[in-house]
Amino acid sequence: MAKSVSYSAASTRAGNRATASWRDYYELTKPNVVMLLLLTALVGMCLATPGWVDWQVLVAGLAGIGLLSSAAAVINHVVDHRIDSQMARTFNRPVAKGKVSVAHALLFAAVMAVAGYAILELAVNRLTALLTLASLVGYAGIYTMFLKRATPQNIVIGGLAGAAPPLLGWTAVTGEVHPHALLLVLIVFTWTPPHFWALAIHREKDYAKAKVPMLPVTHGVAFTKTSVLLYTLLLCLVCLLPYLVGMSNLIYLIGSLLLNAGFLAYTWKLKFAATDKTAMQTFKYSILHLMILFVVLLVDHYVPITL
Ligand code: HEM
Ligand SMILES: CC(C)=CCC/C(C)=C/CC/C(C)=C/COP(=O)(O)OP(=O)(O)O
Repeated sequence: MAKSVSYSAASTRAGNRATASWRDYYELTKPNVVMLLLLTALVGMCLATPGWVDWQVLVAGLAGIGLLSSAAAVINHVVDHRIDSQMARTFNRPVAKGKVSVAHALLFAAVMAVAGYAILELAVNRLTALLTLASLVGYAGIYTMFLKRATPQNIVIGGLAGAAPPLLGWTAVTGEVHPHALLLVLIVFTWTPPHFWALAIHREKDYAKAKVPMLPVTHGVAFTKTSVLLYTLLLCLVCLLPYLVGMSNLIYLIGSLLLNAGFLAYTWKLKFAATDKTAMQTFKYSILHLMILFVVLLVDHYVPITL
């Protein structure tokens, strides 16, 4: 009951403006998402070289990629504040609620974007700076402004921006695009649909209410569950590639097989034996899955056990 009142952004915007704190600005950056993006970037850096990554490249690369990703997240909050104010999951966000004004949020994003680009351009290399900027445009511009409102394939296409960080980490170290880096991108790209659609199934009514054409809204929950299962099967195959091309070794093979078996079990249950909780459990597992998968890639790189 209280929530439906709070969804009215107009009634709260003016009243709450004075209460903005550093926590609101921190929340705007989607810190947990950016942390995981940075983990994938770090692994891209480490896998790019057999030795240790130069610490200056590591620090500057992660700072630049982190700042541009955070800026993209803030722009997403600004562009989406009307949609966000209509959904139970997001109505309390700082811009949707009016705690941070659009102008202040945009200034915050601009400062981070300029700082992030400058760090990458001056302390890393131009290729990484341009690719990271392209990812920001891909997520904040193409996905958020257009695709999200236009097609249920929004997150499949838009997922490319979120999948870029391993490549960004790799180019930060070598200055070149390498097929192995593209394999890491492919893993995150294939992981994104089951990650997001599991949540979208749980939040289907929210998206329908806000008129966002997410797959469960346009094609129904049953079709989305099938898509989640099929993308997870595809992910299982894609995850074999680093081993098959000789990029990774036994620790990775065993680790990824176990993690993917868990993901398949969740998505199978989601399709054929779901309870009210299964979609959210699958979503939460997806985050753990990607995090551990990239840690396993890292361990495997420094402890290369072969048959
Ligand atoms: C187009 C691609 C993606 C879409 C549409 C998407 C969508 C979402 C949504 C809607 C949430 C819930 C956010 C919330 O309630 O605060 C979420 C959470 C999350 N996503 Fe994604 N995601 C995408 C890609 C990624 C990528 C590439 C990563 C990391 C590599 C990632 C990591 C996370 C994490 C860590 C959370 C949990 C955030 C928290 O608990 O605060 N996502 N995602
Ligand atoms: C520079 C670079 C690497 C940019 C990538 C930036 C980035 C933050 C990618 C993560 C993707 C993500 C959280 C999508 C959710 O958006 P949504 O609008 O569908 O979800 P929401 O409703 O929770 O806001």
